[in-house]
Amino acid sequence: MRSMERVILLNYYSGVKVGLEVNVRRLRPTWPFNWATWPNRHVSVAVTLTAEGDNTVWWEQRGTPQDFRSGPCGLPQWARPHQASLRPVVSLIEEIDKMTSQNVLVSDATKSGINMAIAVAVSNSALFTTAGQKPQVGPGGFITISRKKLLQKLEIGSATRLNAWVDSMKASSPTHIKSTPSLSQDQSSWILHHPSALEMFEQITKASKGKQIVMFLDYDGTLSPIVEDPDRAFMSDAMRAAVRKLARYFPTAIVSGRCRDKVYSFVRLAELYYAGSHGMDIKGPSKGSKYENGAHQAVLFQPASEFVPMINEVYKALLEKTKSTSGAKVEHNKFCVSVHFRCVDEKVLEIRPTIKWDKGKALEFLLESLGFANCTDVFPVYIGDDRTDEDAFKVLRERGQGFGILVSKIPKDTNASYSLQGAIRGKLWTFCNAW
Ligand SMILES: O=P(O)(O)OC[C@H]1O[C@H](O[C@H]2O[C@H](CO)[C@@H](O)[C@H](O)[C@H]2O)[C@H](O)[C@@H](O)[C@@H]1O
Repeated sequence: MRSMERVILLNYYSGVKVGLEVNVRRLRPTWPFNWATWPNRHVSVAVTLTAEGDNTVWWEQRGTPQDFRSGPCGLPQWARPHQASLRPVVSLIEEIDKMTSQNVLVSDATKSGINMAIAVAVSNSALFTTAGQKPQVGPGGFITISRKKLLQKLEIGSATRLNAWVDSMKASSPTHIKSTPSLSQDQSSWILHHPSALEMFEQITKASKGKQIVMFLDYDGTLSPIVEDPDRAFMSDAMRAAVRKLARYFPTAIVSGRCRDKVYSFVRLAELYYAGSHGMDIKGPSKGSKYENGAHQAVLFQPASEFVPMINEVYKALLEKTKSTSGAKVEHNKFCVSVHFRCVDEKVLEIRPTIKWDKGKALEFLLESLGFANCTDVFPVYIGDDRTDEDAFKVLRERGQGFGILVSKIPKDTNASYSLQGAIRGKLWTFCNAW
């Protein structure tokens, strides 16, 4: 640029302090700067994005002031792609990596859920047998009923409608959908196909260059360790700090199977998007986000609201039927129900409405809500550890945008591109500092 008079405007975008330097070679706006003083006049605008004072990127664009007001926070579309420092992404990934290295009570291999579809309302159901036929109690005081037996025991009265439920459950049984250890690949070939996100960060950085990163994070097993009591799956302060920092730079959403309020009570960051109940309960940030559209974003989408009475009924029935079963715990997740039990093949049964909605659909919905539906310059990153996260990984693969990171210590069949296994740490700061 030739020498020019500069009007420096301050704006914030993605948590990055942005200096708008306006080339006023021919135009001399009044100060303070006001777009309205230049209606329909062409101006050149250069934007400096400065992330924490160490990364500077320039763009220059000609257009009317109106052109420069189309993006969020008054920034034009062309100014959206930026590379704020990727350090927050690295610190979060490192934090997850650190967490997965620690010993946890339940390995992620046993966390996988069974997704049962409920086609009909359930009443008088006998999920577990009567007291005289109680499922066996294992050494740890846990029930030892197998999934097969459990399904057999779903001999529920008022036949037709409930048979439909059982049929749909069988159709979506874990033999088809469970996230299983990959039998086809050993550790080393799996790593070749799903390299560590930490080791591959240079490639990831290159791929995301010039694009708007949007972060999607699963909760259990990703931000918090898997523990025996679901009510005590706390995330560490360090993890919270990493997510908070991330959200300052990039739109960030928590996508969880849990009830949204419950996951919020663990995360406690009002600036995030939350998609609870496997994405069936989506709410925008309630404060502080650069991406929120209103002062207090309300619920954005609840595609399964008509199922609430049915879910309540299922919850009550399950509670009643499992109350004498040691080790069983029923969790009401608002639009779905989880039944936890231990010392069996599967540790949690997840019961949810038969609507075509999952974490992948929630991801797409959120991208659309953020205005990135048809954007080619968006780079969504989804980090998760569970079978239910595969729907989101698959969406990213199909869109050819961004990538998924699977948190797993063992090889699993996955649509994620990268893995996090708690093996590598602290190697990336050098690279990031050099970026
Ligand atoms: O989508 P997510 O955020 O990963 O939630 C999936 C389920 O996570 C929780 O259960 C799992 O974590 C518990 C706490 O560590 C553990 O005790 C349990 O064995 C795991 O299955 C949560 O309790 C469920 O409601 C979620 O559906």
